[in-house]
Amino acid sequence: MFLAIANTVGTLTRVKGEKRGQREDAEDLCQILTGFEQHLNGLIEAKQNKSTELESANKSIDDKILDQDNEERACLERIQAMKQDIEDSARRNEEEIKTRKSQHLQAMEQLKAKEFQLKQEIESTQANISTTSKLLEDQLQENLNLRATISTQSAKRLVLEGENIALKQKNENTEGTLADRNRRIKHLEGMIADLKALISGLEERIRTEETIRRRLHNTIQELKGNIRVFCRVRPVTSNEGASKAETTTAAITFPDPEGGKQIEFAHSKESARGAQIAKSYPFTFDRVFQPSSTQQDVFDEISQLVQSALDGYNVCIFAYGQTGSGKTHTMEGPLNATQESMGMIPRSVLQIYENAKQLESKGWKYTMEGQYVEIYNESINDLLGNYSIEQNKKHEIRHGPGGKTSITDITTVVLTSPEKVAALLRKAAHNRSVGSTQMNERSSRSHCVFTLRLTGTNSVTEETSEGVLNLIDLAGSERLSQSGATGDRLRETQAINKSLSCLGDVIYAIANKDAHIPYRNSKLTYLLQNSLGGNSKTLMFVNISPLLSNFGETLCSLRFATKVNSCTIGTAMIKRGVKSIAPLLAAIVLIEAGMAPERSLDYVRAKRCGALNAKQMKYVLEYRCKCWKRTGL
Ligand SMILES: Nc1ncnc2c1ncn2[C@@H]1O[C@H](COP(=O)(O)OP(=O)(O)OP(=O)(O)O)[C@@H](O)[C@H]1O
Repeated sequence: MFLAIANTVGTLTRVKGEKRGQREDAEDLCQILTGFEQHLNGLIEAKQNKSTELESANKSIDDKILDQDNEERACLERIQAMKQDIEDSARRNEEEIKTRKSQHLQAMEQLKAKEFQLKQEIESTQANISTTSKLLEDQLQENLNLRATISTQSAKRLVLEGENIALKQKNENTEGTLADRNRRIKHLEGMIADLKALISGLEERIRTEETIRRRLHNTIQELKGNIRVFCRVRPVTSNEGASKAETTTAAITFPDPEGGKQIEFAHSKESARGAQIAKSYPFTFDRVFQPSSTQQDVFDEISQLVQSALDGYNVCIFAYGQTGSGKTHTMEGPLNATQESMGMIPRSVLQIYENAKQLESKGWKYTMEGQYVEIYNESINDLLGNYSIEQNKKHEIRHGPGGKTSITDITTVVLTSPEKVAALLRKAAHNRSVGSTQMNERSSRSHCVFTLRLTGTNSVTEETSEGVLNLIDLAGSERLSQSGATGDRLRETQAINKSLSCLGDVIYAIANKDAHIPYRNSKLTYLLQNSLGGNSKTLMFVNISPLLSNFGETLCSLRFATKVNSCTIGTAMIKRGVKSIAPLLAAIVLIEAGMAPERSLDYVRAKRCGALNAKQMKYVLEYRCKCWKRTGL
């Protein structure tokens, strides 16, 4: 490369030298020509001076001059041609110089580019070298760090080795503790298994005891009598009191406030001679509630009966009494009732809900269906239907197999929450036929029957139960003369009194064990046919007014109630399905008493006729085995 550059430079120097020589030659020529020109000019001047002198010789001289001029012109022309040549040569030289210069410049540029490239290569090589050296430095630093780390790690390793030895020691100790704990866990698992067995045994026992409780509960109810009568005296109300006659209360006493079973009226009668004869009218019922008794006091006494419906019995609770004596208040409570003032129907349903929930833990599951009808003028109205459509509907009472009563075309509501019950009661209250009589401004002129059908199944013991709770708000029982009714009201009162007396007839006929029970004589008794017989529990509230002016009606009501109270209506029976567990219960009771169930006549009889199913048999045998294990018998 450098050699090429040197050659080029040498060539350039040589060309320059040649050019310089040619230029010097041209300059010398020019100087000669200029000197020659000056000399000629001097000659011309001398000739012109001599012309005057030499006028004669002018012609020849002129010729000479002309020749000289021609010569001069030729010389000038030669000079011009030489000048032209010199200029051409100089132009050519310049062009060549230019070409050479541009070639030189190109070569220079190429060289510069090459140089730049070389510089860049050098720079990148230098950069590479610096990067490599940096890397080397880093590596060295890293090496140093690694060495430092290795030394730290070795120190740490020493510490860890020490710790490892300590941990090994600790591990040995922990393994010992773990073995101890495993032994304890095994022991605890054994305990848990025992406890689980105990719990399942206890659960089984709870279920058994629930069955026993039902049996005992029924026995208690039987002992109390399957038809019971509660008397309730209402207080004087705030809307009474316009006249003295309206507020004067009868002379009522409660001779046994503790026992709460007696009520006595003192009344003086005028004799034929005009003398006042004092007379007392004592009555005894299963329970007497004074005017101060609260709804809760009353419900406490009937809650056991309500429970029976859940246990699979047919239960009927009536409210009987003259108009305005407090029947609706007792059964339903006042309009917009509160927690304290709500009546027996909402309380019963709430209790049933709560008890059904509790029984779920004992394997029972219940479905509840509600119906609400009114019997008005011996025709049935659906209180849960559309009242305007209801007017034209005819409902028939049907008694099916297994003592199941149904009404055709009636609304049945599946009750899944207390709120649904509240809504049902509101609808019924709205639909209820309310008329007005002289006796009570909000007098109900119809019998209202609320029916709650409770169907229970126990998946564990395979028991089933089907109970019906009827809560009946009877229409007012006042006599025609007292009511002052005429026209439609008269017909209503007659229908009411007829059905009430039919109710009495049915109860007496059942008590007398008559061959024929006149259920069909009224819609009310026909509807309640399966809830009034020997297979049911009946309670009658006789509601009475405290007013002296109502004394006659009160006496009538109390006499009717006494008659009912004197009736004994058979023994209530649980519906089919539940009946079959009686031998099972007997066997369990015997086992509990430490006797072999085979000695129970019931059990033997049941086994023989196959009343115990395979699961129940297994249950009794397992129970017996457990008892043997427990008692060592
Ligand atoms: N125990 C009571 N405590 C407070 N008020 C009562 C009680 N019993 C009844 N009453 C009031 O007495 C009035 C008449 O009661 P209720 O309407 O219950 O009588 P009834 O026997 O149902 O009448 P009817 O046969 O016309 O339906 C109502 O204003 C009611 O609030």
